[in-house]
Amino acid sequence: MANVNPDLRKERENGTFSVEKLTNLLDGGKHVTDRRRHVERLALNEFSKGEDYNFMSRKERYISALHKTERALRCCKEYGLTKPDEVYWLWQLAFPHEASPIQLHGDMFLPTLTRQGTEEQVNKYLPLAEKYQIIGTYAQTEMGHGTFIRGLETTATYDPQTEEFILHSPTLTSLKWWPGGLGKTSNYAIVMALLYTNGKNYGMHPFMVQLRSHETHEPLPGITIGDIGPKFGFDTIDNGFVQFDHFRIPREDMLMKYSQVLKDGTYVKSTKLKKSSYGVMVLVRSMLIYYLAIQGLAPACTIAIRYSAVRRQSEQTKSQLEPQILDYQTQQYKLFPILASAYAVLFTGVKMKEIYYEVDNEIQQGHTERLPELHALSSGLKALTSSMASWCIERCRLACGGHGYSAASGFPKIYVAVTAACTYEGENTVMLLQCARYLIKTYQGASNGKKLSGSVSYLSDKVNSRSTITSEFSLKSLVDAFKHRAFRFQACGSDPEDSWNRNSVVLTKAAEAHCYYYMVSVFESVVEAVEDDAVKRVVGQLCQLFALFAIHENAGDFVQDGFISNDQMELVKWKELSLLSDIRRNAVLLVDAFDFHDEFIGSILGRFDGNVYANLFEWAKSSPLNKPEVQESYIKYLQPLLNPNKSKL
Ligand SMILES: CCCCCCCCCCC/C=C/C(=O)SCCNC(=O)CCNC(=O)[C@H](O)C(C)(C)COP(=O)(O)OP(=O)(O)OC[C@H]1O[C@@H](n2cnc3c(N)ncnc32)[C@H](O)[C@@H]1OP(=O)(O)O
Ligand SMILES: Cc1cc2nc3c(=O)[nH]c(=O)nc-3n(C[C@H](O)[C@H](O)[C@H](O)COP(=O)(O)OP(=O)(O)OC[C@H]3O[C@@H](n4cnc5c(N)ncnc54)[C@H](O)[C@@H]3O)c2cc1C
Repeated sequence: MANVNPDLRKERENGTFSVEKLTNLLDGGKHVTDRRRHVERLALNEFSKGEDYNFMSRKERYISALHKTERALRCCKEYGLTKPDEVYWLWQLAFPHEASPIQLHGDMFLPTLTRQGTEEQVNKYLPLAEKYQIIGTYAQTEMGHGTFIRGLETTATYDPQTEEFILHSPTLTSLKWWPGGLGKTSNYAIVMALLYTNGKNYGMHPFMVQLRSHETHEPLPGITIGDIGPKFGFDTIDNGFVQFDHFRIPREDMLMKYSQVLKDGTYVKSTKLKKSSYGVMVLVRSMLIYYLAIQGLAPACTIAIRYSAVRRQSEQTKSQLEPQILDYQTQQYKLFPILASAYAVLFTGVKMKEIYYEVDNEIQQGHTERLPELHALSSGLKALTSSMASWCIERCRLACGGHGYSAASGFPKIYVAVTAACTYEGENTVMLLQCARYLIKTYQGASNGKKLSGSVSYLSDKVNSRSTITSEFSLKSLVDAFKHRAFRFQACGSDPEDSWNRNSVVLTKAAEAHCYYYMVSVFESVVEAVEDDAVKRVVGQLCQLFALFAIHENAGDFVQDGFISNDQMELVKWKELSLLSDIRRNAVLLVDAFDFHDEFIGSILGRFDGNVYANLFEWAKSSPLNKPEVQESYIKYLQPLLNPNKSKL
């Protein structure tokens, strides 16, 4: 590539492995890389030019996103992009770290319709939704309740006289509040409401509800609807509210795959699927982990590591050139464990998607045995990886000094998009407690001799009482360390029924320990399967660093029962630091392997060519605040103070 910053060029000439081979590994094969690049070229043709997001108002961002939505849908149709991955690749360049106003249509509305609707209901609504004559959202959270689903207040009361459900918001706190696209965009919603029939409350059920007129897009009578206002981020999507005033819908619009209300109002439950109406949340949590890697951790460390290779600052040796800040051990200690985490979360996300589709398939065949484990694992991993991603993006920003605080860095947009995942789809604390609840119950089963399988099989294994860690730091010995820690936490957990709250801090840590063990295990199995020796070696170093950093950060968990001795812990700290210098040589190539376009990363600090300063200056000069040279507001407000004799313009 012409005029690449010389420091970056040197980094790329000095690597020890094939970046292309690692990109293929991350994509899942060369054929996937080729296809992804083809789709991305199509997307760049359509979306690479446009107004700078940073200089837009919230309303402009929403309008621009609506326009891009129409263009993206047209592109997908024109180019015949129908596979979810292909649509995703185009969508990510159309909406870099942005949510489209119709995000919930694809992510939750359609999956709920197809998984909770009867064949007739799917046949009626899916064709309209696929042609975007219906644009839907998923309306569950209310102003007063988000976590505690059984506390939701919106009611759907069956009227056998008219064979209708009457949707109503009985209190202010029952207003649906937060659903994405609800404010101005969606004309339908799947509304989660308490089903009442024959005077009895049957709990939360899904209802297909038309919100706005097909002709005018005006809200229908009995519906008050709007945008909830500016948020921490998510500027491009109109998270909204809706209030129902005895709003009637036909009986046929309760999604009735798993339970029905007959014409006379009789309630029929036709499934043994536990919490069947909670299903779509498991889907999104399972999919989120991969996206947290490629939308959060990976772009953030790409920005910070590339910038650290071109930023020279301070003096290490008298009268020498200022060093690249990437050569400071403290900078490596900040960034390389994050780089390792990006790989760890990406590999875990790929595995989680596989497991989700396996279990979802089984459920469609009527086998629901693995659902509790899927719910627990997806809840715990969603919580751990979204917290990890938030923490890591902020640490990357801090590693980039003043320019890291500029919108030109790309960090603000990435951070506010990713950190929302700590809250939506289940607030992280509550998700960890859900995972812990399952672990305690399975551990009790194992203690009574039950043979466990899957991600909890270790609870019925024999665990080593002493670590096998040596100066070789075999990946197996590291996996074993996390297995031991997770086992120990479960063994000292509490009964889900009594003293739950008094143990809940420990229980969240038990869930995190379980998820960390799972992530290190997945990472180790990926490394073992790599065929190319050079790639295997460098990815193996990242796996070691991911594990050793977590052991060092949580040393107490590992030394408390003597599992890791003091001497072994000294070895851990030594190896962790020596890995930093091993990884230093390949750091830029390891982020290049994510194969991000500059347009996706959206960062002047993280440009592939490393030409930061010239582009930063051009970007600043383009700021609207710099035109005209003297702002009218100055003349109006300041000049009278500074030059009282000067007449106003
Ligand atoms: C697809 C691409 C994704 C990438 C991009 C995504 C961008 C998305 C944009 C943002 C969209 C955001 C949308 C939302 O936020 S939608 C709203 C999400 N809300 C929640 O997640 C609410 C969280 N709360 C809950 O889930 C429940 O309240 C909770 C589970 C915490 C408790 O429920 P409940 O009180 O009913 O349950 P109990 O405690 O009485 O019993 C628990 C038992 O139930 C089992 N259980 C719980 N949940 C599930 C489930 N989902 N599936 C299966 N089983 C479940 C649990 O295991 C317990 O079983 P046991 O009794 O056997 O222990
Ligand atoms: C960007 C964004 C997009 C969203 N999109 C949607 C959407 O499209 N559709 C939708 O329906 N919802 C959506 N939501 C809402 C989201 O699902 C809820 O905000 C989330 O479920 C948390 O619930 P809450 O807001 O009631 O928080 P709360 O549950 O009130 O949490 C507040 C605090 O209380 C703590 N807490 C609560 N319960 C417990 C407990 N049992 N034990 C210990 N601590 C507890 C929590 O840990 C947290 O610290 C969105 C939210 C955001 C931020």
